[in-house]
Amino acid sequence: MNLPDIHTQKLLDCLTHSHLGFALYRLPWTDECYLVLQTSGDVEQLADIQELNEKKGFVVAPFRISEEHPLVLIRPDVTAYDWNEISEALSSLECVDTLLTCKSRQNELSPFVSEETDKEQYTRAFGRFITPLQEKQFQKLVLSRSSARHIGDDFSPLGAFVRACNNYPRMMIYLCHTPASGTWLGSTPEILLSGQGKEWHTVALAGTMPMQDEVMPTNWDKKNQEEQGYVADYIRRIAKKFGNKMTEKGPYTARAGQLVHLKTDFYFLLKNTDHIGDLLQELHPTPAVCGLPKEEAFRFILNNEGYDRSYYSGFTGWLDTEGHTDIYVNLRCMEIKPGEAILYAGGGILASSEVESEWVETGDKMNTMRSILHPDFISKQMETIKVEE
Ligand SMILES: C=C(O[C@@H]1C=C(C(=O)O)C=C[C@H]1O)C(=O)O
Repeated sequence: MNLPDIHTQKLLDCLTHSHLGFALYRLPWTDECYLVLQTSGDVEQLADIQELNEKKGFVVAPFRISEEHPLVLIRPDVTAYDWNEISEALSSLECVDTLLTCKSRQNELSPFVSEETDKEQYTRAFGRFITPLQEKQFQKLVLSRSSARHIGDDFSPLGAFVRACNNYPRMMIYLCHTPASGTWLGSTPEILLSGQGKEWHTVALAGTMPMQDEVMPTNWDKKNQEEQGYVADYIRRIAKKFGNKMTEKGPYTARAGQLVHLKTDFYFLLKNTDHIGDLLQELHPTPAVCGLPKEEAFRFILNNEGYDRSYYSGFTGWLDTEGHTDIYVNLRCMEIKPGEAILYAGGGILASSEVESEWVETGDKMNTMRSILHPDFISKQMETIKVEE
């Protein structure tokens, strides 16, 4: 994907610190992106996921809905597809001149935390997670962490979005901003729910290994297979509850940037598209980002993980049950703030997990965003990390 003309680049970057809500997203294996923009009023904030029934717009849902992190819906006052349409749509906005003068607000940077301290904190949290797993209170728990990175004043979110599109053709890439949720950018491999009419699709994605010099490893150990099996059992049950004629493909190895995962696809005929919010409510958070049993694991994570997941491991994407819906789990993502980006990643823990390999896995996952943070990385990355295709 090329960058749009310089004026459009500037407008899109300005939108990330404006009072408007917008999302730019690109679906896997496509080379053009969509723009969804709400041109007036505050974005809608919903009290719970079920309120998404019969709604249309771009959804940004946190891991847990709170006053600080509301579930937001961007009303599609403007939608456009490809840079030409997007440029035209933006240029004809009434507020275009005001937009160009929008300055980003100053932000107090997160205190510097060394890699060592990060790892110590993670290790302590791992200790809190592993005990109840060994005592069989949980079958699986997902432990995650965040890490702040400095970004220069000249950092362009749009530039990073385009780099992500070019580096990760298999992923859903999005850049999204609302005053209520902040600015987020992600490159996610995990469909939560997509479909149109009666035909719908979801996946069970879990288990992680690094790519081996552009070769996909397929030697999945018992821990990874078991972990993915839990997710698949859960998704299968929900898909059967809301759908008919379910078919299943997998598990198979699927690539995500410089990682591979185990994946099962579930295709089904949705019984009632008016109840999409109910279905999302039951799916989220899946055991790929939370744990089992679900409610207990959700509470355990909130009380023991030791930090705020915010919108990481929530879900995001386009919702329109009369057209097409493409909603993804918000993974391999970062929040962009003035001067810094907060990166997030986690991984499934079972009673048999080991802290060192889990720590490394979260770092590998964070590399998905780290590698698109700096413009000069693009050439370095081409040399050291081959682009996916
Ligand atoms: C939790 C994340 O990823 C999820 C967890 C995985 C795992 O535990 O192996 C694999 C894919 C995702 O479902 C993340 O990227 O932060």
